[in-house]
Amino acid sequence: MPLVEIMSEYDSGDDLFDGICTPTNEEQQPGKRKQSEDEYGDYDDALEEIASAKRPRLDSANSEDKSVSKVATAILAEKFGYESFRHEQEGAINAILRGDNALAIFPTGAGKSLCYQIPAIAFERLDLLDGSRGAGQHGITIVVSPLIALMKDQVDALKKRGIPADCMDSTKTWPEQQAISAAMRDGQLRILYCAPERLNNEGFVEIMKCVRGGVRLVAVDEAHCVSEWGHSFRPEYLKVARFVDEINAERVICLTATATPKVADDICKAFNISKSAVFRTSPYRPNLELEAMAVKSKQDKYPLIFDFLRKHPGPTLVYVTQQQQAVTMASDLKKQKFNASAFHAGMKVEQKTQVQDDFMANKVDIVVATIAFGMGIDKPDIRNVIHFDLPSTIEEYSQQVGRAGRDGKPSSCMYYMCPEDFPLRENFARGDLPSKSSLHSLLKDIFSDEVVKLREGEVFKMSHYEQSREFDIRQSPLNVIYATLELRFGLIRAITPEYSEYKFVASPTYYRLVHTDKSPEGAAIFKWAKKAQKWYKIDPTYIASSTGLRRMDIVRRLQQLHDQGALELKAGGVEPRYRVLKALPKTKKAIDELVDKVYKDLEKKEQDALRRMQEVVNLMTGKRCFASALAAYFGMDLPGDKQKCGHCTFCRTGKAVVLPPRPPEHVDIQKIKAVLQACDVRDDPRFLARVAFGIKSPRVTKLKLDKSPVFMSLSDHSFEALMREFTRACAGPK
Ligand SMILES: Nc1ncnc2c1ncn2[C@@H]1O[C@H](COP(=O)(O)OP(=O)(O)OP(=O)(O)O)[C@@H](O)[C@H]1O
Repeated sequence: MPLVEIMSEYDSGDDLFDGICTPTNEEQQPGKRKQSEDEYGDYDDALEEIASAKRPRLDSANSEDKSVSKVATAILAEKFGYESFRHEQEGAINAILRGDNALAIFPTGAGKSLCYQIPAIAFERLDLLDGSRGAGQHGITIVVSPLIALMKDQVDALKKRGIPADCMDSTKTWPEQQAISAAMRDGQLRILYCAPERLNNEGFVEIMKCVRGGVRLVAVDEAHCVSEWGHSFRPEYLKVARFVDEINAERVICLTATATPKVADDICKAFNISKSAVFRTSPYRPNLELEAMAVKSKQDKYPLIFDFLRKHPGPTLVYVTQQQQAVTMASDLKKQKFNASAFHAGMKVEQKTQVQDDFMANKVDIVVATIAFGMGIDKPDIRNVIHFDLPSTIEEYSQQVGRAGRDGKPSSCMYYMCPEDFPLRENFARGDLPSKSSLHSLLKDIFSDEVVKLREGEVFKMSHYEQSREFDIRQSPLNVIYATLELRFGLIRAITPEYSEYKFVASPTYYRLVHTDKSPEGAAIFKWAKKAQKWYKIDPTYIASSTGLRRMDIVRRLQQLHDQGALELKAGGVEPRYRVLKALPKTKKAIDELVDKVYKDLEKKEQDALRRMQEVVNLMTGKRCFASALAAYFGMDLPGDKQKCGHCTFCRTGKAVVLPPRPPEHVDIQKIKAVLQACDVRDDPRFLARVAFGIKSPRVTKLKLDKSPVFMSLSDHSFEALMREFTRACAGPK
């Protein structure tokens, strides 16, 4: 029975691997990262620094290329039942088996997984061929992927094919974790999947340094997240590069469906990949008709969509931005006698599974979905993809249209665009930038008097949840800020997080065990657990400090009791912990400087998001074939040096799509006054602008302003104009 977490799906791990295995000498950790000399270098420096640490190229697969190819092809047939490799798969696999680092940029569904699954199996065979390693010494492949649900599917599929694979995530029971560790120690496991958050677990990193036979390959899925230029930059990904280094992995393969030339460069830099080991498959799909039509208002889109669907039967995805929109649009379609269902992340798991299954089985024709739909969906005969709203980036557009026509048959992709699409997108793009004063208060809170007194190596805890609420900063930028302090400034390092709350319901076995459990941890649990009505509450940190026992042993005993059915344990309140790496900023000047630098980064991210949205519009309204513009964005041409696809809107009409002009800029002073009346905040113009524009934030929710009629009352205004007005209002008398 997996341990239930109260608050989040955070892949904490708590103490999962702590103390299982530690390297015994320096040689076992040759990849240890040196600290940056330049305290304030930018991410580029971080990328270079991580990549520059020398990684040994242990060319244990030093067989001839021919035998490498033979082994790979044999595994493809035996284990996966396919006759030949697709596109660039073979090149990428051979590079890996030769001992190189590689980057595979293949569109969705092109077969990236085999690029690491085949090497993971091939190492053993090649080792035996060249006699370089004995039994059990073949090491493992680690796959770092942010998509926990997909990892589980992949593990199940691999196990069915007789390939020893597993996945280390927070739903694993204690015995399951131990079984995985034992399999790694014995050299039995070939592939281990984990989420990037797992790499914050120090015990996990330690065990990976001394896995039997070593880590032969690290596969980094969704590798574009490592790049600031990528559409979904996740600073956590820079930790993957550091991890590869620290565990001294033999080689790396990075995989992504979408990488512009700049993003590819960043990935290569971070993971030390040479240009010759970049394998790219064109995203161009000759059977897709890329179309766009401009209309005046959102309302105008409905009859057009109904008409389109009548003329283009077949499985269809309609992408919208908001969850509520998915529900209303599905219901509108049903009223028009279409067989449609909604799909969004807010639905219950069973409902989502049902919609997916029905769509796969052709029991539902149309799914109206948010971005949440599509990952891992491999339906070959999707005939249409309709965009009701503006996609946030060209990458997102490309991935979503890429779900159509995988069977190679003609398929239509239509975007109905109008000026009303912009505020919604802008809302998302602007939601993450906190006000500068919020950032200032946050950094003062992180580097409090108590924390700055800590010496190098000492550890402190911070509640992201509390900080997000107190300083009005969303979780995602908060994570970016912490990662910046870690990776760019080298001040702190995230380590294994802890749960702050444990509670349990006791079963009769628990009471029987009270009298027989002689372990000090068991005795401490029985003594210190406090019963409320139904639940016992227990604080392992407090018990540890009062008894001298180790916190992790107490938590482990709790988990064992849970696994034995003696109690039903729930853990919650993930508390990230950080180790101090160097002297922390103490003075006002030092904090101010840090605030300036971090804020500049955050502002740039906002501008990037706005620019990316505009790029989608440019592609659709440009005087160029859509398919060739799309390929060019990813640094490629159409095949055979063609300039035109021949069937996109531009190719068919020879004219650019013209978007009706946005309404002229005006400021509704009455509405501005209404916002100022509804909320008495005068210390933060950005906050007021957000309320008026309709952007939620922790403070907006706390003050219940999202329920107020003024919320979103000025969403048709430009955000800059709102900022100007509210800055003036905040500066003047109340
Ligand atoms: N050489 C091949 N021959 C035939 N089928 C293949 C081959 N390689 C992969 N496939 C199949 O193609 C499908 C898609 O593969 P996979 O899931 O690896 O794609 P992907 O590139 O990872 O896509 P995504 O970006 O959606 O994760 C799978 O069913 C896989 O088994």
